[in-house]
Amino acid sequence: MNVMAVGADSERRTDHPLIEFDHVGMIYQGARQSFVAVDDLAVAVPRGQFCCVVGPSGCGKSTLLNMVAGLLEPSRGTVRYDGAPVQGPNTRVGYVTQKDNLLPWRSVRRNVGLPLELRGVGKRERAERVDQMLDLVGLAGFGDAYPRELSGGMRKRVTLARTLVYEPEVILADEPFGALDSQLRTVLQDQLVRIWERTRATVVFITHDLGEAVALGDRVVVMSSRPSRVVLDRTIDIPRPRDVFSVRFDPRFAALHEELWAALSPEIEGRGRA
Ligand SMILES: Nc1ncnc2c1ncn2[C@@H]1O[C@H](COP(=O)(O)OP(=O)(O)OP(=O)(O)O)[C@@H](O)[C@H]1O
Repeated sequence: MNVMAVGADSERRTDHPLIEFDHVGMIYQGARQSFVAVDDLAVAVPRGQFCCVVGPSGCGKSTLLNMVAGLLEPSRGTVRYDGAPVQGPNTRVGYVTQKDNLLPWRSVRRNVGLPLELRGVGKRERAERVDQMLDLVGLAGFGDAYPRELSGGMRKRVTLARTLVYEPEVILADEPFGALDSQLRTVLQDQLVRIWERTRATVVFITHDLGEAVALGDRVVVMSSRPSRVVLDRTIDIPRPRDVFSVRFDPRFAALHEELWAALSPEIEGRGRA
């Protein structure tokens, strides 16, 4: 397998962004003709940042995550990870994809434990960490169930647990809470923020929910409709530690939400541009 070459020295370098889209473009071949999905995107995500990305459906958000994960090569420009161009699967990132890709023949416990198994973590520690994670995502008691026995939202939570369990340095999350009801969503947002405040992983988090982006992020990048570019790049200056339950009552929350909506709404099909 073509595994990304990132040397030990680069682990210590902190003078460059951990993730960098350097004038990246993506052209896809459609049924009849090719089209530009992403146009000249220049965004850098520093180490330890919680960066949320919002944008209209189909603007290329998943495409960007796939590039960081090394599953897709840009048509133009370069995607750099820790200073080096991404070439092939990037094993340093944990990816919560939009579709869950759980292994149907493994129980929930053995799905969540898989990344630890691959890293040679012993059975006992593995069991402890998996149980702790299942508890965090509200699935204690479902460890012996199989993916086919779970609802869509539960499968999504198993996928999240499988990524968080090994504490990767980067978490790429593609609408991880999209399928959940609003109460559970808030609980999981809260868990994620707590885990993040402890580990300070770098997070690129895609969501359609502006409130979620403001509640969770250090920064929100708003993308345009296709061919996509950045229409707003906003620092979220609400202090941490944040409580996702009460952050919505912070006066800055409403102002930021409004500013993001003003940038995003003209990009949504059917609303027309101002
Ligand atoms: N492999 C592919 N071949 C052709 N077109 C593709 C391919 N993958 C994605 N596209 C198209 O590129 C555009 C961007 O897709 P992408 O999934 O990145 O968007 P997105 O912003 O994540 O969408 P959503 O918010 O709906 O999940 C879409 O129009 C999609 O149909």
